[in-house]
Amino acid sequence: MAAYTLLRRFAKPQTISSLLLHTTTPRCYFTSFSTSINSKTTPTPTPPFQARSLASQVDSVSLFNEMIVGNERKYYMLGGKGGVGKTSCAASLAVKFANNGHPTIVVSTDPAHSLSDSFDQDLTGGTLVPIQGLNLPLFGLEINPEKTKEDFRSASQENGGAGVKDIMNSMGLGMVAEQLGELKLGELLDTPPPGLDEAIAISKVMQFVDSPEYSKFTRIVFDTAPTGHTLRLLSLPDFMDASIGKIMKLKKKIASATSAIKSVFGKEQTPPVEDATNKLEQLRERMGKVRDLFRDSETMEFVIVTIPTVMAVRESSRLHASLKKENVPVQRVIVNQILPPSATDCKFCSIKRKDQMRALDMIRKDPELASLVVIEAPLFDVEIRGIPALQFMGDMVWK
Ligand SMILES: Nc1ncnc2c1ncn2[C@@H]1O[C@H](COP(=O)(O)OP(=O)(O)OP(=O)(O)O)[C@@H](O)[C@H]1O
Repeated sequence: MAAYTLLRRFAKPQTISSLLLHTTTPRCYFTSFSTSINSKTTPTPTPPFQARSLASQVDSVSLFNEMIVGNERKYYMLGGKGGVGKTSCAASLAVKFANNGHPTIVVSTDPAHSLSDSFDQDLTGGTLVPIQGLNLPLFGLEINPEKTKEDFRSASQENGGAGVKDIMNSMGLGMVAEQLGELKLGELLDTPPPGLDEAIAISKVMQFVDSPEYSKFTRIVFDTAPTGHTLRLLSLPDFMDASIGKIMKLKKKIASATSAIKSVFGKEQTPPVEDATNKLEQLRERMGKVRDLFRDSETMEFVIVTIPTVMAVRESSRLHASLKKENVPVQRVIVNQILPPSATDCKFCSIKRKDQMRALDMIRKDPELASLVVIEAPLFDVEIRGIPALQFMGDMVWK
């Protein structure tokens, strides 16, 4: 039986207000969203479990107020091991930003999206969708890497892929055609290296956020794929730079081949080879912007999300080491799904809590994580789904 189910069986959920009134009562409880909703009370903003900083010297950084200061655009990227609550934390942060007056976009770059499920509304389709039920400038976007890749692939096939190669061969420009073949342009797009999906997705996001149409958005929250994908994403800009760089080196040759074709076919029928290379150049530029964005501590923060288990803490430690290596700014780690102090009548809960406290202690002592501000987020008694639940979670986590 799942631990969660066991907990539901043994625990006695209480309202937030009763928790605040009886915090010393020796019994088993955990943070009840359902009771709060059922009693039709507004979630109490003051939670029973204070988010604590384990690094006292940077206590002030943990304040949510710091995250809402200023109207210049800031990016928050939430990432971590699969299933730890990245989407819930990202969605609740976006809701809280919007509630605090920031026009906000929450973007999922995880090919296995769950943003729609988290908001309990359809955010698919690859475009910005206004989040219903808040009456605030909050938009969701589930990037559709397959569609983006397909767009690019068909454009390059129409303009500069195999069609161009055939024409060049027929023109006796075999050498350039060979070089085009060597570029494996089609292969790059048909069998992309791991992580290309996300890189394209992020470059698509850059397109959105660069456009003046979207300049009003002051907070962009990314819900990323699990650690492995995200790490590949972080190293991808350099990889892409090398791959596309190879193509770019041939730009001149392609351009001269184009003019040779032009002289035979005339301008109208010229396969627009340069279009394809320009698209690659744009992709490379956007990739460069992503790389710069990752490293700018003024505008970007990566928030690690984890749960209090040894395995998750170890993975978070490795994640932070990799992020540091890539110079990605990190200040906070959210430890999600923490059981509140247990009581004598729930053995399972007290054992589980002790186990979690050991994992929290690991964070304190971990050379990679000890310097981060730790935000402790409680385990709620129901799944976090829909606006009221996200608002509730936001008030608990982001303080
Ligand atoms: N603090 C919490 N208390 C109770 N349930 C939670 C909590 N945080 C997350 N959940 C639930 O756990 C499940 C997984 O959460 P979520 O989708 O946010 O994780 P994720 O890390 O984004 O997952 P994935 O790696 O699959 O994208 C969801 O059903 C969510 O409602």
